[in-house]
Amino acid sequence: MFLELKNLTAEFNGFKAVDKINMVIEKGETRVIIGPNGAGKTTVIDMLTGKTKPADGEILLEGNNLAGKTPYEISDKYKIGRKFQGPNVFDNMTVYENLEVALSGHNKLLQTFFFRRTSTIKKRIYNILEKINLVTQKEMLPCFLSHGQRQWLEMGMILAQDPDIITLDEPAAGMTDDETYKTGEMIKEIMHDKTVIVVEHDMDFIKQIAKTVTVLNQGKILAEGTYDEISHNPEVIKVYLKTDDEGPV
Ligand SMILES: Nc1ncnc2c1ncn2[C@@H]1O[C@H](COP(=O)(O)OP(=O)(O)OP(=O)(O)O)[C@@H](O)[C@H]1O
Repeated sequence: MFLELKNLTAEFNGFKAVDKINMVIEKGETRVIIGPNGAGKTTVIDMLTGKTKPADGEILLEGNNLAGKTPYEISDKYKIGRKFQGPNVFDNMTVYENLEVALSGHNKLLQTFFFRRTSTIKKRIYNILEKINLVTQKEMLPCFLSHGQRQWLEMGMILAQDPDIITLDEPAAGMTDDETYKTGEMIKEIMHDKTVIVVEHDMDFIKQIAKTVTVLNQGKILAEGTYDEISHNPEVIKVYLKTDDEGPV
């Protein structure tokens, strides 16, 4: 078993934001977590990445319990990367330089050669630029990129760190339909050898990328299954999927 959440619980001042959830995620899988506002989705990612200490339960990665470990240890030793909602890029550096920093910061050996810009580093950066569709924008400052392009840059920065597991919190938020579709294709293509855990609301996007969808509601798992199973599940429709034109809340 690759990643297993066992009775995982988060508590804030006695309030159980996540209440004894159990999940198994296979290596290489893209798992989407959905649910109404306040369901506990971000808190699950916070526990997985070390930001929030679980009140109870285990996070087993190939048998190692990560519950309560520091964010640094989780990203550095256990290779779990995180993309937050909204871009976190260096605004005074070009697209290329942002990738360079991401690459050097998480690899001690490369760090030594950072300023030499070895051909290996250059090749790796170009490879990522191609994957995230930003080759022609490589000398631009992030402020001149569209919202979607800035998100892609951040995905590239996470890829540069070469994690085994990538968590993405609402990667399509605020994107145009075209950017959303391209982001879905990007996730499928560039992250096919990664385990990806995505929190998302956009159902078309979820349909595009997900193999299995987990539905959270009030800190508990309401349902789990394929997109088709989930989108036809009466309980899920009742608590999350609206039948009017507005879509999920
Ligand atoms: N640090 C915190 N302190 C107190 N309460 C918190 C904290 N973090 C989250 N909560 C509460 O835990 C519950 C779950 O929050 P969480 O952000 O995980 O939900 P979510 O499903 O990601 O919602 P959204 O879709 O709105 O982002 C909410 O009621 C929230 O107010």
